[in-house]
Amino acid sequence: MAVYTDISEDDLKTFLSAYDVGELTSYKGIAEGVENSNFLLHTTTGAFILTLYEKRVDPGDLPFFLGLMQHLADRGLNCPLPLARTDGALLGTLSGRPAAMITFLEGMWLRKPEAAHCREVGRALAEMHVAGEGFALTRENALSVSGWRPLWDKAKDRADEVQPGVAAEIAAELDHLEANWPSDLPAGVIHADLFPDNVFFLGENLSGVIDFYFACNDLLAYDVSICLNAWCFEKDGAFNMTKGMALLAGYQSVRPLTAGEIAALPLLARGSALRFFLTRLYDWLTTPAGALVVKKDPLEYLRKLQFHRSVNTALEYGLTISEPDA
Ligand SMILES: Nc1ncnc2c1ncn2[C@@H]1O[C@H](COP(=O)(O)OP(=O)(O)O)[C@@H](O)[C@H]1O
Ligand SMILES: N[C@@H](CCOP(=O)(O)O)C(=O)O
Repeated sequence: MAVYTDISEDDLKTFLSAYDVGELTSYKGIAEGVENSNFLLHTTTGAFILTLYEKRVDPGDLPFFLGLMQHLADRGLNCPLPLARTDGALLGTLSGRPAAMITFLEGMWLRKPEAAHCREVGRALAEMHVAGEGFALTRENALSVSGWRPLWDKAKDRADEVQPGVAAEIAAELDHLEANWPSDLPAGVIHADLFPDNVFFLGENLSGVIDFYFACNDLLAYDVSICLNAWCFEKDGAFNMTKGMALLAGYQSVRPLTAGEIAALPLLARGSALRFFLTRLYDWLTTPAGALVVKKDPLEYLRKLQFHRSVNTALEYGLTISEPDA
């Protein structure tokens, strides 16, 4: 459960008095997520999500995240909308944290996504990339190639605690990625964390995308590689090419990948596997024992990284060259 900061009923009622949402009828911490503290609120006017922004969120980035949700929703993407307070502000303070209210999205995230879901996710990712064009604000990706070494430096001395030999392997990988990372591929607004727990389905249909708190400007194909990592591996660690094919076909039905993006995909997938390995490793080593959060296994991402090192071309992910849907 990700609730790092507790809230008292009195403080919550004072916080809510700045919004036009009626009277509080119930609230509870949400047993999902790892980054921020989230609460499901019911008031006399409906259900809402209250988020208290925690350690990895720079308050200066909140206008980007909240503005992006508005921009994407205006362009037809189903994502939460931030609620404005009666004074017009989108942000308040609760329990000493920056806090926002967002609309509640119906749907469930899938514990066992199938290839058909991967296709929907690929399509939604491309739709988001297209809809992100024209968003006025920008945010550098703090967790792209230039951010990995500082993170690694904080964790490397204890990395072998999770598995002997990891420190040397990651040091070599980081050198390779820093030396070969592409910079000339199409860029735009990316979600940067489109994992199954951030995509809701109602039945077979994708009903919404949440959690834009890693969103930033970066290479669009890097976002595709994040989804390959997050959606197309089985629990036993095997890459599922049918899912990869579906995800890439869904993406290309909206936005065909360029030749340069296709060529770079195995390297980008190594990079995105390293990125999630590093944040998970750091959290694994630093999250206090009593925190109400389920820590994620860094080694899952080491194994994915090792798989991508064996990939020569994007055809091994199931890539087919397809035309946009009519
Ligand atoms: N707008 C929303 N509508 C419905 N549920 C939501 C919404 N936002 C968050 N949640 C719930 O809260 C959980 C954690 O949210 P998330 O934004 O992923 O947190 P974190 O940033 O801490 O990872 C989600 O898995 C979901 O159950
Ligand atoms: N998706 C990341 C962790 C961030 O998770 P979220 O709950 O904010 O989506 C991982 O799996 O390491």
